[in-house]
Amino acid sequence: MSHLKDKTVMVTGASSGFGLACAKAFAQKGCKVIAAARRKERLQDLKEELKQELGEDRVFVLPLDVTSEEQVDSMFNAIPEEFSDIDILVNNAGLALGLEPAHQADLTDWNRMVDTNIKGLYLMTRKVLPGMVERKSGHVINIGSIAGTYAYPGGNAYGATKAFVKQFSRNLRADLLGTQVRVTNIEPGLAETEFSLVRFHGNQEKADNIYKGTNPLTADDIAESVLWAAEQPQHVNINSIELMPTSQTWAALAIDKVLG
Ligand SMILES: NC(=O)C1=CN([C@@H]2O[C@H](COP(=O)(O)OP(=O)(O)OC[C@H]3O[C@@H](n4cnc5c(N)ncnc54)[C@H](OP(=O)(O)O)[C@@H]3O)[C@@H](O)[C@H]2O)C=CC1
Ligand SMILES: O=CCS(=O)(=O)O
Repeated sequence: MSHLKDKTVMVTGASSGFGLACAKAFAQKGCKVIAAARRKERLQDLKEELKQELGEDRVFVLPLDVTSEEQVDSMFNAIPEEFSDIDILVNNAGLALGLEPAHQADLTDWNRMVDTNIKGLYLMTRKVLPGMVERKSGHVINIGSIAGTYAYPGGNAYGATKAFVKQFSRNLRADLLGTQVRVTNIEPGLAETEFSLVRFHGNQEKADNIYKGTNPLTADDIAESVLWAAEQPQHVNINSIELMPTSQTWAALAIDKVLG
């Protein structure tokens, strides 16, 4: 039996993609899951689906906008006591918006990425961490990206937010020395979810084109990595996992040949 049984796991962005797959995977392992996101109806569907599948209700639905300091600050008022000792926090809520070069990018997009991927992630962490430290037990699993390590055209602010996730994860490890609280940064490459639909502001054709013929990663692939990191024995801290589809690799460095 998995040692995850009866652990409480909070997953942000549980209404779609990686977060949805993680919420399902943890519930199937016998965890209690706090499923958080803005789209409450989707979370309610997830709760019902898992109830049917597992024969018991293991999901608490938490409507939450991670960019709202007020909502994050008051979230424990809404969480029932049996879910309040969070053992694992999966900081997954996030998004990319736009793929234009920096000089043409929309500042509103940049602000939203910073608010969600950086501020949302640190607000959640700051809120949940004290309980973990007090209990001398816990695991923060952040969803970073290969975009936080490798530059690509149009990656500008999005990649920079994920570089924050990488370094914040490392610095958390430094701060948490001696507390038994673990930190992992999962860094996926191309994965087919609603990510590109969001990035292209609802343009389905553009989104589909990103994945066409690529055999991309799936949300379940990411959930499996998250679960694997969480299932390691207490003395093992997986610092990071970088994964890409086999069809993706690094581009060559670009050179602009300006001379004759
Ligand atoms: N797909 C990919 O190729 C990759 C994605 N990632 C990262 O993985 C994470 C998940 O993305 P993915 O599953 O692909 O994309 P999806 O668009 O499928 O899912 C994103 C999730 O984030 C939630 N979310 C967005 N903004 C907020 C907010 N303000 N408050 C609460 N929840 C929010 C959405 O829920 P709702 O709208 O209901 O609030 C949704 O559940 C992101 O951090 C993304 O950057 C990393 C590497 C690769
Ligand atoms: O984070 C997502 C992966 S990519 O689209 O930036 O390569």
